Amino acid sequence: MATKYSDRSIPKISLHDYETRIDEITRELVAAAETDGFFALVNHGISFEEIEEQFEAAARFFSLPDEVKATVPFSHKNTGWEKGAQIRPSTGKPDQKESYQMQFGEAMDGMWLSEEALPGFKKQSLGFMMKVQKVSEKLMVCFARGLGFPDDYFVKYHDVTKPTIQTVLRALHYFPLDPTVPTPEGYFRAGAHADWDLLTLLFQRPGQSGLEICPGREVFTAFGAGDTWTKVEPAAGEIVCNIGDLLMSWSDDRFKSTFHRVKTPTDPAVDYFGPRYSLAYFNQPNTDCIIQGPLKKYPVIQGWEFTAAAMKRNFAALEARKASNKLEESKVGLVATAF
Ligand SMILES: O=C(O)CCC(=O)C(=O)O
Ligand SMILES: [Fe+2]
Repeated sequence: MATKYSDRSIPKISLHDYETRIDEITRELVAAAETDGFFALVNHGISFEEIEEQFEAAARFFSLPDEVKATVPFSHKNTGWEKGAQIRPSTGKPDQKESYQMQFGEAMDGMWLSEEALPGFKKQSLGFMMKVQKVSEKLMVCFARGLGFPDDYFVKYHDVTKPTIQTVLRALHYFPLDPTVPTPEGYFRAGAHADWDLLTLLFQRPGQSGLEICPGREVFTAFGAGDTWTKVEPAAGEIVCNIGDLLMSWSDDRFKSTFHRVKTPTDPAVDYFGPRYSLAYFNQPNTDCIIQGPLKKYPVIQGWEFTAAAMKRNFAALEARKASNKLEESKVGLVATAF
């Protein structure tokens, strides 16, 4: 079935003069969260050069031999490297990509490559993560206000100085494809999914297109297959943000966690076939934090439980998919990642 597209755009929100404009910014963020679930941030304080530095670091990581990257393999702690191993319940097929997940806390013990293997990478990445954290915290204050919580409510439950923090920076690398060789049906660079964090901040590189979203939970079929999609073209220096399942539930479903995917290029006339690099920053709570929306729509749940439940749901959906697909498990290693 051909994909249906609508050429609506996502709201663009500027963070300039944050302190004096906070009420206006809050209104814009809340409106975006209640409708599209996606928005693009500009004037956020991270320069294009700083973003490029992290992309260059990520490219250095991915250019290492697989045997070296395999010394920091993806694990149940939601850190580390995988290649062609993430199967989305929406597709039942592995994403055509490799990714490396970094964290601030104890989950990252032993998961950095040595200085000899990748000089300066850890310092660069942690420095960049801290800059993205600061932008995230500005958004958290606004969303807390929007929901009638104290200003520091979300910030204190996403405290990256505590070892219990689950926040992730995921570097992604989608492989270049040969336009003359058609990709078999059903494969995506990243299959349709909603993120299950509080809030995702995504960095893309100009020209490396492919991201598509299904705004505002308009989706009516499971995992977004067959609905109307909107392309989000990369723009230099912009951060594309989306609400995750955690903030949807923490807001009693007022803010929308939206399905998105990265399409496999199929049409040489319009699609980009080169390599795509992206950086996704997933704001995840401290394991011991207490989660409940202002209307108490859902029972109280702790930070670690929310993550565990999300992983379990993904596994269950994957199992159902495998049963209906008769997926050949022997051909690929199964990995459930957190996003
Ligand atoms: O690479 C992208 O643009 C999207 C990645 C993504 O959605 C994810 O990793 O959750
Ligand atoms: Fe995502």
